[in-house]
Amino acid sequence: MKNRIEVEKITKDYGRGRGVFDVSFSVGEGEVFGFLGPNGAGKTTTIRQLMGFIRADKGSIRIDGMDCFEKRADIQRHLGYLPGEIAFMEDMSGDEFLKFMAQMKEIKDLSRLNQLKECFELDGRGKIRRMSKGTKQKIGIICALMQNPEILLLDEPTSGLDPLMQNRFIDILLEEKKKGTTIFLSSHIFEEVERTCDRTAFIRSGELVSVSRMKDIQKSRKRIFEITFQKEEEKAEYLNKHEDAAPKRENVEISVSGGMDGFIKELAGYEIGDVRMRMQTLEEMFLHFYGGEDDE
Ligand SMILES: Nc1ncnc2c1ncn2[C@@H]1O[C@H](COP(=O)(O)OP(=O)(O)OP(=O)(O)O)[C@@H](O)[C@H]1O
Repeated sequence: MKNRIEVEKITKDYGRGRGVFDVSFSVGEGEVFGFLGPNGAGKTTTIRQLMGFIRADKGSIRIDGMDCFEKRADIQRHLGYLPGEIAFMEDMSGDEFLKFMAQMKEIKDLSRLNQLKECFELDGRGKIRRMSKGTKQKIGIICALMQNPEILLLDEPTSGLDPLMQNRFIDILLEEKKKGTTIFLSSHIFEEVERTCDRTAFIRSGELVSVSRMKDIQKSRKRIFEITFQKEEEKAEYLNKHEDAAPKRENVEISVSGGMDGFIKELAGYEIGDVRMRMQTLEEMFLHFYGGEDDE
């Protein structure tokens, strides 16, 4: 698989620990790459360097072998880009703006645009100024997708969308993935990353802390058990014995990785009312990255 996006040791230092530091990753053709991280982690700063809006202080950042800053006009013309904060011409109606953007991008065939409008149930007749955040977001997404780009850069694409529209968007991403579009997507929303991405990078305080395949993440998932003990003293004993067990409502929650045999045999020694099991969510797996500096 050839790489379409290549980021090597880029640093953009805004001072006082803000910015991105020594960040490297690549995104292969047809790959969907998720960029997760808390507020202020450096997601937008990375995307702005990919678009050539700002220049890295150090390192190399290339799309299709072209330097993102030197060749920004070429790159910007060919990419589908959704900014985190969209600057609209607020006095235009949504439809006028979309038409204007299609002209700017020299798109003659408006069928994809109309298909996307329908998919997102966009009523573009009103002035953008009076539209809700979610409706503006839909317009931004349509702009990014309407020219059928081979590469998409999406900065928190579902922010402001209601759950139904978030799902529609995920379906569209999955269609794009089938077509072979290369997608770089920053997000706070674990579900959209989980359902769409092949690999996920996690960034915190400007540094990449992990890059993992979604398949490996799914494999290393723990099982989480919620156990109802019949006897209070047995519940207390179990909690005492297992540091990683925690009370949850009147029950006990514990995560178990690897073999189940020891766990089940131990439970058999107690009087149990109920046991429920679920898989750890992606959010729970990454939660420790969201904590303070003293976390793992
Ligand atoms: N032009 C700038 N000048 C100074 N500091 C900046 C500038 N742009 C971003 N920063 C700082 O760099 C850090 C990274 O910001 P960035 O917008 O990339 O984070 P983010 O991961 O996209 O966060 P969010 O999820 O909140 O959008 C933040 O501390 C931010 O305040």
